[in-house]
Amino acid sequence: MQTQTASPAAPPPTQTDPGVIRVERATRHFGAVTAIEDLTLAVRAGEVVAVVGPSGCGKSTLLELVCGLSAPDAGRVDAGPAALMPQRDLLLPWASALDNAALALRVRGESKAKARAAAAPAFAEFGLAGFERSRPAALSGGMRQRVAFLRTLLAGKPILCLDEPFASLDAISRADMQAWLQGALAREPRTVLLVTHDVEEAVLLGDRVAVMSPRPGRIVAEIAVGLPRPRTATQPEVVALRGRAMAALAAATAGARA
Ligand SMILES: Nc1ncnc2c1ncn2[C@@H]1O[C@H](COP(=O)(O)OP(=O)(O)OP(=O)(O)O)[C@@H](O)[C@H]1O
Repeated sequence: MQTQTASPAAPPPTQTDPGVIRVERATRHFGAVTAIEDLTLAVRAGEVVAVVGPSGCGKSTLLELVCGLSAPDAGRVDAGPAALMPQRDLLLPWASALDNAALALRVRGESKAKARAAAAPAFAEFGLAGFERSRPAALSGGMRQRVAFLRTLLAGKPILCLDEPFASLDAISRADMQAWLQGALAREPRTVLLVTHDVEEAVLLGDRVAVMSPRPGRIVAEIAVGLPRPRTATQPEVVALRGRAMAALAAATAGARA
């Protein structure tokens, strides 16, 4: 008769903070195109990581994996609930700013009245007071971005994936929005994965800048920013870090060509 031995107790499941992102050697193909390959990135809860990289290197693909909109073909992606703010603001043109902002709550099953009541108090804080009933076409680009950001925030997820949130704005609105985002995250910290083409923006907003190689994208350099907020583009430390990040990006691009 076989002796039954008690199997050792399974280790307790690790209590992973829902704000943590772990991407380990992730690869994602689209047909013959390998968008990202062997990409590894770890983000701590509450950390803001800015991702920069050449056009088409797989930045949006990375965000989609983190948000669970697609799965890697190889490797692992572990992340808590994440809300995506896509490249274009994608506001519903026929709905008011308030209803656009409240959309995430409606999707979660809240009544229209409750969703509006939850979204309305944030309008003043987001510089949108008085525009609750305006349609997106009547708002400036910066205001539309703020409505889109508010909608992403109201989804109540611990992780925000922002895909070039300010790319469509002129330089002044962009600087305003960068300052505003620094304030918004100070008030309501979240884990943020911010994709941007703009290395200066990455240094202004990130705790860390992750540099991607050309496609197939991998993280090839990480630069810790470690400066108190708010930061300004003219600060010597910001200028120096911007130079380092630019050099890392140039090296990544040149390395891929060699
Ligand atoms: N759904 C898809 N179907 C087919 N190909 C795709 C899809 N999504 C992305 N790709 C391809 O994968 C590659 C990476 O695209 P992705 O949008 O992730 O790059 P990106 O770095 O965000 O680009 P950009 O800087 O231009 O915004 C590109 O070659 C793109 O054409």
